[in-house]
Amino acid sequence: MGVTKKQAFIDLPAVCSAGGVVRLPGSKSLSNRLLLLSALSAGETEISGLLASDDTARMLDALRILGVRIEPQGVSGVRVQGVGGRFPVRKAALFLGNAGTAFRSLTAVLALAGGDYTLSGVPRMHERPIGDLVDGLRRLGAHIDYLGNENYPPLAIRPGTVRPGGCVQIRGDVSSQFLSGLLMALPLGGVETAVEVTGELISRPYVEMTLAVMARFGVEVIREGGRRFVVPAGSAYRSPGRVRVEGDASSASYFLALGALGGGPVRVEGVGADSVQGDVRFAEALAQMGARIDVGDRAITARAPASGRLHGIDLDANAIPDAAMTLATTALFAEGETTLRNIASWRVKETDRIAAMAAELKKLGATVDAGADWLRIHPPSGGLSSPPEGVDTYEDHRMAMCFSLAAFGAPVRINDPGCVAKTFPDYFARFAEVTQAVPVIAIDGPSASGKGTVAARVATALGWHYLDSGALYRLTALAAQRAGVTWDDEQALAVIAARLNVRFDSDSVWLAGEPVSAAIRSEVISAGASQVAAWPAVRAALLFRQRLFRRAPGLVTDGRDMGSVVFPDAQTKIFLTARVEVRAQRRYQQLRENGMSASIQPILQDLRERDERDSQRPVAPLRQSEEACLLDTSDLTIEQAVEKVLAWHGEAV
Ligand SMILES: Nc1ncnc2c1ncn2[C@@H]1O[C@H](COP(=O)(O)OP(=O)(O)O)[C@@H](O)[C@H]1O
Ligand SMILES: Nc1ccn([C@H]2C[C@H](O)[C@@H](COP(=O)(O)OP(=O)(O)O)O2)c(=O)n1
Repeated sequence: MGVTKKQAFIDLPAVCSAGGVVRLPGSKSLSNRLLLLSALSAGETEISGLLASDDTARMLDALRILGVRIEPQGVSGVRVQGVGGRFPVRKAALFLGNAGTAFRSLTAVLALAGGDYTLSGVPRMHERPIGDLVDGLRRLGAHIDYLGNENYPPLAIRPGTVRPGGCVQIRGDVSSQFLSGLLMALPLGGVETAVEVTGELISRPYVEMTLAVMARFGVEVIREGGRRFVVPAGSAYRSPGRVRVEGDASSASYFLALGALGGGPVRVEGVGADSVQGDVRFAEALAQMGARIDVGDRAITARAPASGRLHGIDLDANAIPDAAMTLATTALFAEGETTLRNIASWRVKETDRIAAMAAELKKLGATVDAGADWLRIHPPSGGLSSPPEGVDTYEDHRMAMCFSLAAFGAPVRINDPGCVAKTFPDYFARFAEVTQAVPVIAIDGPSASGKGTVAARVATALGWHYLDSGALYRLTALAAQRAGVTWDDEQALAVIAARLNVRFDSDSVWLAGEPVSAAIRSEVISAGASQVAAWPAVRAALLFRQRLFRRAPGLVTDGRDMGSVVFPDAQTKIFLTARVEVRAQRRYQQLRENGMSASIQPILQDLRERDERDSQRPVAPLRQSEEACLLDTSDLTIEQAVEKVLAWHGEAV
């Protein structure tokens, strides 16, 4: 279940459990810090376990443009030839996408580098403030101009008379990346310089990470209390030779939450107790919600509470700003409300994450309250509702990954899933590996072969849900007829299909509140259904609607493309057919039993035409797929056909 960057959406099936092992991708924050300091060092550094993602690609591109030699090494490693504090290229234009870590740290480093540089990013990057960092750097003598709006990127840096030394003040309450960037840049000045944080220092663990990485490269920053940091005279980066990037603790949060929600155990490998990343403390927050957590040196395991259900918490999430987003969607399944406090930094990330999170949680049925720096989530009382238009992700990788957890309550459509490439390109494939989707038995075949009859009985035998997908095409044909839309008007039909107001109960189908079980079975509507079903836009409009029927404990469904298109991951796929004469006879009898007049020949003729049309159409044609078991019911009773399906299903599980 990989995604491409341009993919409009991904539909996640409802998930019933989760368990397994995930080897984490490298930490984004560490990857970019290690790349930068390796580049600035004297000597060569081999970095292994580097994250391959958009954000690290932006840093690699920038360093290469600045004249740093970087060669790939093995699957996820690089060898960096350090430049000893002076980039060979003195004039360059750098594009940094939406990579905040790269943008802030390079701004600081280049401001002290003595060249002509411009730094720009995607439009959202130009809405993320950087004024406090620029102010701090200007106080050191750097020449930095705003090329767009005051206090925001893009920036132009010119050689200035840099006067490091003394004490620089920097605000700590907008982004800790300002302080991190400044600290990483100061050893280039060569003299003792102190940095004093004004305002609260948010996301402190990221600063600790910066200090730990600097120490690894030979620069020991002296702390004086919690707010003053001194970079000693004569500091210079020296390569440690080899460094390994830890697994990404923020990325771990999704899988730990999966373990806590889906039974578990889910074990994430690559981070643990000895991690320098603040987001490992996400595991503590999950434990507060009741999850059973084991933290080893380099792995963390999460399981659901013994009671089965998590409970809401009230948390100051300042230390884990990124991973805390995962708590917001985990809270959908907890008992009671969850409040996340002290998260003002969410507003200046890839998007305004407080607003985005609130809007999308509401779409799922949660009640959400939000303030300038807090968010409160009351889980939906009647179970999750999945919006047919999908969950929006705001070009924010974490929104996409967080909302995958909603699949515990219902199938969920995630729009623009390719945005995960920022930090975790194969996230959805890994998600599929550790989650068990609600099982599906997909029965496809031609008209009157007995699919519906057999599928409904199999569903009853297993206690599963049943979807007669043909009924949705029939309902579309009927609704169109009633609205005066012809069956050849693809776009108008697609609108009708998308807005169908239908309800299925145990033995009736309702359209806009009216019982239509008999009306949709008439021969006229049968012919209309076959016509409307040939339009790609109609099929697209009905796709997610069909997938929404996949609810625990399982789904039995019949149609033409259940196994090939709608539920390609169905555990059991059956192609159910019968000779056309047998099918005509069955349809004839069915119509007679329902009190309709009928004769065999026209039915036979009609079946042949429909077989032809359903199997020749370019989209989702009726065809036996390779994985489907062939079941010819010509000489079987209904009971025998049902038994056969149940037996195949028994073999599949
Ligand atoms: N062996 C059999 N398997 C399935 N249906 C059968 C069988 N023999 C007779 N029938 C009858 O065939 C008719 C058509 O079945 P239906 O489920 O409506 O087909 P479909 O959904 O494939 O169009 C029903 O009246 C059903 O009772
Ligand atoms: N998954 C599906 C289900 C039905 N269709 C089409 C094929 C048929 O012409 C109509 C009606 O389907 P239905 O299964 O109710 O029809 P029959 O009972 O087989 O005659 O819809 C489809 O294209 N794809």
